[in-house]
Amino acid sequence: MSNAEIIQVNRGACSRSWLATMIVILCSPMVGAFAPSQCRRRVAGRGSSNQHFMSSGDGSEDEWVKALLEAGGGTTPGKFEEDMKMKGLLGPNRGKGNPKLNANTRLIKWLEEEGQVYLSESSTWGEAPHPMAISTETKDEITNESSGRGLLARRSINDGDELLKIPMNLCITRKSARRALGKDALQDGINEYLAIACQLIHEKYVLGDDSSWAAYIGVLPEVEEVNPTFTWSDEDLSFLQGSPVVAATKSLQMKLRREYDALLGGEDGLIAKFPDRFPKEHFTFDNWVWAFTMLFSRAIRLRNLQAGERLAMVPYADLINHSAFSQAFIDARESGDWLFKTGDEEVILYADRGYKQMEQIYISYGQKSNGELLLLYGFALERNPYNSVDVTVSIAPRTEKLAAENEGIEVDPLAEEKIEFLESVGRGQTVDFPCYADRYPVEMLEYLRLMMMTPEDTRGKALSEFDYSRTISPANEAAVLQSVVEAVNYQLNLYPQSEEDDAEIIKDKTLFRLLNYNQRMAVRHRRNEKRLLKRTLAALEKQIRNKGLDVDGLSRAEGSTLGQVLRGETRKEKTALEDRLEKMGLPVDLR
Ligand SMILES: C[S@@+](CC[C@H](N)C(=O)[O-])C[C@H]1O[C@@H](n2cnc3c(N)ncnc32)[C@H](O)[C@@H]1O
Repeated sequence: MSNAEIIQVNRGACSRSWLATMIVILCSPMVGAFAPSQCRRRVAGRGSSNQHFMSSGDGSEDEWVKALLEAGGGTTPGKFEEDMKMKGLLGPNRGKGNPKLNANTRLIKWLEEEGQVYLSESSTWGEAPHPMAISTETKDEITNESSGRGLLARRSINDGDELLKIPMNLCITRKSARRALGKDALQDGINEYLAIACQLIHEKYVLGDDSSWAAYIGVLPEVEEVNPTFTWSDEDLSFLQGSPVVAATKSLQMKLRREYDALLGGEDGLIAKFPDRFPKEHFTFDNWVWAFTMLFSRAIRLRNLQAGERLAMVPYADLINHSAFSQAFIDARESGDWLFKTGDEEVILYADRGYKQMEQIYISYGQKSNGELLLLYGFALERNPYNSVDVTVSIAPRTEKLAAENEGIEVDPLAEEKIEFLESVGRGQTVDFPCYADRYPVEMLEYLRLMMMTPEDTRGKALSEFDYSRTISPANEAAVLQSVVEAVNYQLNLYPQSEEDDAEIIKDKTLFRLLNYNQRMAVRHRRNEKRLLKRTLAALEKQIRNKGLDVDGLSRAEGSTLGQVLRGETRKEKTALEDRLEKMGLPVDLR
């Protein structure tokens, strides 16, 4: 599950270094994953966008909520569950008929028995009652779409309270995978995603009920309950036409296939080499996709382990849903108290604020755009302060060669120097930048300022001598902003439907419900992307006016600048979204 990306630019003293030193910090690993401590930032307007509902056995959701409230914080041992039974809210046969409830119960029992995890609602000597309860069905209050299981406050919780402690030995990691499947098969240094994917398949499909992790595997959802875009059919994906998510999805699909073939398939693959441990009927591509759906949507990158950073599937902790406004974070620490450290490690979560009884507890998977959320977690948020749309900015430096090959192209005397400069700072001629509703990255402006330089701007100085974080000249700035307008307009024109068309589709509730979950997500998503781009355009136009850059003669983006903004289809590099995925530690090059 994870993360907000903070783009930091270390400008340093030398202006040449600005592009090269752009660092994208992926703050959370639920590969999403949970935001680590360095991502803890105060975010204004904190609040939760989701609403919980306890799942009904044969009782309605409302009855569940009422029953939980009446359980009164669970001061008496067993009262919470007893109240459920008395009200007949666990369904026929005291809840045994509800597989999700049974799976929850099994998970809790396993955590208590195997990990001595204290999950009781009663207070015992030295231990406060456990503060959370599993809700089998939560819903987004704006869209009313299901968000699966979630964790609720069973009693009121204070800011800073410890919410859970899970011992590391109950987590699935590369280490546990190598232990389960053999160090000869999963060799030293194997990528963590690949190793854990193999163990997930092994535990769920090969061992099944005999797995020591069966209770945990039992609460893991199926692909159809998560629906990240890389599992969508082409038909569903066609609803996202125009969105940058499509390219990233296709790319991820190819990558997953390639990884599967390389590790498991072929003569040298694990299936051929170790058929007993990697039976081909279980190590199928479909099961591989399930394993990666789990990894991308719920693996947590723990940063504080003694051995360094590690990816882990953490039972129970991964039942927490995402809020872009939460500041809660998960990490590991050595277990024991200040007096007596055991040397073992555990995963820990603290409350980021006070919670009232029955409120849903959220963490942040990081400052993720809706595109990233949809691609990796299968949902997008209607209110997401970190939402952005990647816009492609592509400049053709008009070299002598280009001019010779294309009639009517005027040579840019700085073209060769621009290419050389870009290469020296590790940038190509086509770059994707995320545009936010109220801002666009400084790096994009810097890039465009360079590309729009003319001999009038340089006056004989080398391109490397300029500070591109500042306006170069009014004419250069006008060209830059105009080219952003053009790039945003270009992106907007890629969508076959207008924002208004989408709004109509969403408004007709009966028809909208006829679409499947993926298609509904797609329509909302493409509409929100268009809204965001339109707001960017409005902000740009205002900026151009406010800076007095809209006067004739200054606006020279088209034609009079010697570099020309090209269209996105010539893109050769990874999209910004893919780039961010890569930096999350995904196994290999996507293409
Ligand atoms: C780490 S799991 C959280 C527990 C999960 N709901 C479950 O049933 O196991 C992440 C998944 O939960 C769902 N989810 C988390 N936060 C959500 C949100 N704010 N809105 C909708 N779905 C959400 C998505 O399916 C996501 O892939």
